[in-house]
Amino acid sequence: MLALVEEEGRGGAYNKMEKEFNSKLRIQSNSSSSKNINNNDSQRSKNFAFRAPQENFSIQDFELGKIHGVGSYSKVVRAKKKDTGIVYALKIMDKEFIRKENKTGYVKLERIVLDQLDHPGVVRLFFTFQDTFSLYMALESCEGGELFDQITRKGRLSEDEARFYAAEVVDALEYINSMGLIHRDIKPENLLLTEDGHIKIADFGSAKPMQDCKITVLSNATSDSDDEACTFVGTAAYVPPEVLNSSPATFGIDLWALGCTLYQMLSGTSPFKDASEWLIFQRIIARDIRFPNYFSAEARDLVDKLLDMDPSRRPGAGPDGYASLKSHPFFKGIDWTNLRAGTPPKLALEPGVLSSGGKDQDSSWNPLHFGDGSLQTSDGNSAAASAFQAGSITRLASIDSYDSKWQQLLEPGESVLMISMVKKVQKLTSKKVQLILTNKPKLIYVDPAKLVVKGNIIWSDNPDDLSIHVTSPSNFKICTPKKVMSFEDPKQRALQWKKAIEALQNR
Ligand SMILES: Nc1ncnc2c1ncn2[C@@H]1O[C@H](COP(=O)(O)OP(=O)(O)OP(=O)(O)O)[C@@H](O)[C@H]1O
Repeated sequence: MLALVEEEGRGGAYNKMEKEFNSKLRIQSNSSSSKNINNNDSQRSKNFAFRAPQENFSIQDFELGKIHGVGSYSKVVRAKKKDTGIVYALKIMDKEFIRKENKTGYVKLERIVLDQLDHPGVVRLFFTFQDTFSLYMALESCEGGELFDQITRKGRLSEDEARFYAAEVVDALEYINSMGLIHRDIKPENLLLTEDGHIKIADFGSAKPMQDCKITVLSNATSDSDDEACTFVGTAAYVPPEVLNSSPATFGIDLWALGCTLYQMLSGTSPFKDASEWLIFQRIIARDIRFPNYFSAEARDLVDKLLDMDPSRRPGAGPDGYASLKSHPFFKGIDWTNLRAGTPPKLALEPGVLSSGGKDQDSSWNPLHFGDGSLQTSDGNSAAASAFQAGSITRLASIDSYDSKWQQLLEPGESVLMISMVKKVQKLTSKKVQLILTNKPKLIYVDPAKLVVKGNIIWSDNPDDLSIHVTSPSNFKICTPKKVMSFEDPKQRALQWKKAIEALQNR
């Protein structure tokens, strides 16, 4: 597969994927009521067969807004279609990066799975398009952000709040599992919130179709290459013991992750938190859980049962399906038939933001555009443009420059290449700072509340004078001859930081 992708070069893999989709869908349309669809009219058959069609749009058709989030192989940006005014969350993936990181199967899988899922608790895919460098998925925009941020901003959630979110996750998971799919990456970062605060499950790149799967999945659309390579799929802190023991995957994987997520909502941290992945795994295998004494008996019992070492004993995994989970005393009072009509918990807003969503930021949307190499800025900003050409990592990271709030800290013509809210860890304390890498190049950390630069790390292209050492998915050290600074990125982008800085040193 990889050899084939290499031969085809940039964009070839995705074009091939679309061809495969088409041929598969032609088979479907021949055997269904679509006889009047001309097989030669590929665009029409595409549009007919996919619920979310592949369109011929370009990035210039959208006004880009704030960055919703950054994943391991994508950036998700708020984007308003200029002609319709409809706002989407545009998931942007760099083709070269996906090919190099061998993530083609994930992208195919997510595209085809999201196309076929239809549930109010699952993020909706509306259409896709592509250009020379990037693939784009136009998703329903979840303006309330991640559940992860709600937990962080509130410290921890009340039992009523946690019950509301957990019930909506259970309802969506019941649907996903009933379609014969295991999500495999349930965690607060992948549980998004609508503007009014309802849950939408996102990120289906790690999903696993089971034997009786009701979703049409192409054989090479899979996240299983990591299974074969003996690396686990998912996120360390939410992985169940059976995955670490290489036992066959079951729906119990999602139930364990639900247990971890409920614990995190109620306590503020995941149950198996530790300094490294290895230590986390030791805790999981030893089932080393400590319950805070403020958990109610019902909450404690439900988490305890979901975190059963035997996946078949977790509530929801038995012969009566999700009925035993939904009838657990923790969910007493939940109206499962009218769930989405319930009033969601009040959203805690980002510090410094006066109202929710990205609407207020529309007027300050950065006019920088990208796609197809025809990068333009309204002011002919060539510095930003050259940053895009400095390699795929840098180009991917460059999308962060859309958050205009940070521009006031930069010089004219300077643009942000990568940015994260991280913890600057010192011996006894740790402080939240915004770490920013610019195209100057410049590496600074900023007090996010006061918008004041707290440190400027002296840049050097020479790795002897500036180097990044990754110690875990979240932790990295920035080393200069005079200082070693330790950072923790809660979104586990330590390696991305290293790659972005090194890409710039080697530009
Ligand atoms: N539809 C959406 N609306 C709003 N924000 C979104 C949406 N989809 C994704 N995001 C944000 O973007 C982030 C990255 O998206 P996603 O998890 O799909 O990317 P990924 O590259 O698949 O990431 P991962 O590293 O988790 O596999 C999410 O954690 C979330 O903050």
